[in-house]
Amino acid sequence: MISKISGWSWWWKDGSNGEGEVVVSVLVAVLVVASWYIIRRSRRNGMLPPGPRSFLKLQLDATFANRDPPIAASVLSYGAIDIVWNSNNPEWRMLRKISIHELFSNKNLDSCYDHCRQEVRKIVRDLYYKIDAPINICEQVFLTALIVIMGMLWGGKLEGEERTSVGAEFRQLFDEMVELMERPNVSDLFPVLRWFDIQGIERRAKTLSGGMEWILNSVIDQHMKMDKANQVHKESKNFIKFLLELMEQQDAKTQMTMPHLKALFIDIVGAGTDTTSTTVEWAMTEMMQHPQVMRKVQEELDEVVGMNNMVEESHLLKLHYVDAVVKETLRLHPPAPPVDSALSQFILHSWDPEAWDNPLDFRPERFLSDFKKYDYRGNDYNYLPFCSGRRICVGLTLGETMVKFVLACLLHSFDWRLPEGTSLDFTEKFGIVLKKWTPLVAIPNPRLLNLELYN
Ligand code: HEM
Repeated sequence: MISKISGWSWWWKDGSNGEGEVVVSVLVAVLVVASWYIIRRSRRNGMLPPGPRSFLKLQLDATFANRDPPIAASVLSYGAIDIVWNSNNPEWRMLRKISIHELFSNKNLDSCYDHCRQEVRKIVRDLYYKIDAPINICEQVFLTALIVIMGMLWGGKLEGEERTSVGAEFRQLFDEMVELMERPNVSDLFPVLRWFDIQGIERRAKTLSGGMEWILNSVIDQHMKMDKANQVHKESKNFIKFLLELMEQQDAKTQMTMPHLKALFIDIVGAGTDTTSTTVEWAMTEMMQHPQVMRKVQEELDEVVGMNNMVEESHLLKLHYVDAVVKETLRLHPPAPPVDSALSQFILHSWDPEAWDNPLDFRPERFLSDFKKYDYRGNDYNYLPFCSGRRICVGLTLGETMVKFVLACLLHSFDWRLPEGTSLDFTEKFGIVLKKWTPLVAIPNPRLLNLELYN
């Protein structure tokens, strides 16, 4: 299937030159149309109380309060019919319900954890054979998260070269989609300008959306063919199969359509990959800055897992210090600050000296003494890394488990050091996901005595 997918990147790569000329030539037209628009609107709105012309009204309020998607996000999410950009309406409730009860059901999660374990083992094996090679941690974890999440959605497994090439191409496509959504667009502020698409953002979003559509169609076609040929395992309850069946039922209550299915797919992959990989990357960065924390994590791993075993999912519940490290990482570096007004509250509370002792210090111990007080469910307003209430992350359990599992495996199997002549950088890159400005690159050193374990 992937041979079909590979090489699709020509689809969405184009130049965005010539924007300057467009701006000049379009400006005159904008002024003419804007004047006409203002006159027309002011006549039509004659009954409204006085206020700024709607042409000039900044739409920031709506963006933050109601989750009105920017134009790029709307194009990339089939008109905001997805979970992330949809408002609180029956469509959004349907998608959330399906995600929570079907996609993230306990049975599906169990097979995801199993898949995650296999993928992390592959990474451990690869790293073992790349002795002394500097590793981009975020890239490695991104690939793991992508493969696990795609496996959950699609039911297939990627192997060999396809695994890496699909990972790289997906990453490139997602990075550009996110970058486009983050780019300030004058048409978002002045809707009357949308028609002109002065910066070419909408045009580019449509091209990227076409590229994504092409991949999704390949995945769905492939799935349908396998299903017809009875090649899909009867027991496997992959999500695409479930959604396709739901669409066939034509249930008036659900009204699931193909664009819903695709928008959901993009949401889940998009929301689950960068968040997970960025969290692991920040945790590793903090631990390299605080070697005593890394040592303590490894001591716990040696005690709970032992030097003659590999980390299993069953160990995670006993790894209290690893849990505290992840919590502290998410307090200082929340990868997905909520889009709405909870954003400012969360950021402020995370760094509020009244809520936390020395809030800027990386000190996982603070979560050990009072570990029941702060969970991820959004019960304490000082701590909301997965948001809370109706917008709480639907992938919380999977995200939490993947982060802990990957981190535990990386630290149980290897010691880590920075490449000669480099130093740690803590600069943040603000955006939809709060990433590191400079990726963490580190060199692993095997630490298990039984070398057979690496195979
Ligand atoms: C460390 C990992 C993760 C963190 C910290 C995280 C955090 C968050 C936060 C804060 C939100 C709310 C954003 C907002 O209000 O705009 C959110 C929403 C969401 N997350 Fe996660 N997430 C993580 C992993 C995942 C994973 C693994 C998945 C799926 C596989 C996922 C899927 C989603 C989706 C679909 C939403 C949108 C929910 C809605 O708007 O109703 N997340 N996440």
